[in-house]
Amino acid sequence: MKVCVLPLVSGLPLLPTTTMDNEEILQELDSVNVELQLVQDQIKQLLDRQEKLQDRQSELKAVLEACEASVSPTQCGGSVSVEDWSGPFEWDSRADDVRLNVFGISSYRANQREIVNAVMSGRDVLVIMAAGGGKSLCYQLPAILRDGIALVVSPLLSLIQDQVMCLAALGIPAYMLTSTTTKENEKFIYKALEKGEGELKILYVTPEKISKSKRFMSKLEKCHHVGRFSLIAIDEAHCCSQWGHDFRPDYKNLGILKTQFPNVPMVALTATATQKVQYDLMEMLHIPKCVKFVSTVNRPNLFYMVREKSSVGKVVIDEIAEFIQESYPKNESGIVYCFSRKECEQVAQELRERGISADYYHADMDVNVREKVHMRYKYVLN
Ligand SMILES: Nc1ncnc2c1ncn2[C@@H]1O[C@H](COP(=O)(O)OP(=O)(O)OP(=O)(O)O)[C@@H](O)[C@H]1O
Repeated sequence: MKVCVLPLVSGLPLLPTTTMDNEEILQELDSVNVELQLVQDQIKQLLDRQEKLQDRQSELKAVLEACEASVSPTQCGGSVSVEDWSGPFEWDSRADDVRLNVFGISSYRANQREIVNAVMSGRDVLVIMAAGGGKSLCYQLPAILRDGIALVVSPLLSLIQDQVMCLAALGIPAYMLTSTTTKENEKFIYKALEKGEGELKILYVTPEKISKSKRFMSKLEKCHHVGRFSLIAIDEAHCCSQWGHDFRPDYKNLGILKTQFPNVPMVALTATATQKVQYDLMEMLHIPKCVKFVSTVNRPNLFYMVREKSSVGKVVIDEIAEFIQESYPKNESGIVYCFSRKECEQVAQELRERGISADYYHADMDVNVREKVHMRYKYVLN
């Protein structure tokens, strides 16, 4: 015989409803509703906690496995790759030359060399590295070293513009094919893809281009056919997963790239992927045998401070201005995030009135004006 023991819902006496008058029924209904809500909240909290603990458990197990299997003690710092990708490889000296003389970077950070080597060896790679950790170099360097054109999928126009601007400043032929691309550039890009003519090394697109433009996919096909499709990079790869915090439906279709171009190495990069999200995105991108590199997500240079906010708008702006001027007296640049587009415009205006060189940036702006603000922020501090 099976016995199911359930906790008593509360100390409420469960009276037979036939003996209750209307008022008693209403009273009890109220208490039941309140208690039910409490129970539901607790269940939700427990389920959230359970999910976090399961993610953490898988993460710890994976790192432990890697440490136990690792041949090199340095890999216990976080890399889940158990193969030795540190070299030597035939491209070492060319890679060092481009890193130093094109990117101006004197030495690799943790895992960068290994990731570059894995991509150069033609493997699919998953990179988990903190924001600002140096993920871009991991695909931009192989993109330059390998023959042909590298395709980079990135979710946001602003991120793409930023990357293309930085690469152009380094003299690297990088372009983007988005809604803001001029007809002339579009023609140049399509020709470069199709015929291998023209200088194009790195091409940035949004995921919609892959899922919605048959024309683009057919040009990629041609590029591949003439042996000039060098690698695929999927930036912010956690957007593939519905379990991630930033799911983008068009990222779900990126698996088509691996199906159509199975021998082109794919590198998926993200700063935030729980174990569940990692499995999910490996499945969606069709890279089950990828080499995985996990670097620490600890950022010792970042800290949070919570300050009490005045209820008077003018005082809040005064305090923000004072904070900026006192903390960053040498004209350093920074970002103030606001709740709405309108608030962005207001805050920028009011900071300018207080002598701070500020402008606003949001999705509802003319594309050219927005790009100018971006340029000024990036290259001209005043
Ligand atoms: N090995 C290195 N040594 C010094 N600086 C580096 C190195 N690798 C990258 N950087 C610099 O670190 C900065 C951040 O790099 P990058 O933009 O690639 O980070 P990211 O990991 O892509 O960040 P995000 O997740 O925010 O996109 C850049 O200015 C880059 O030039």
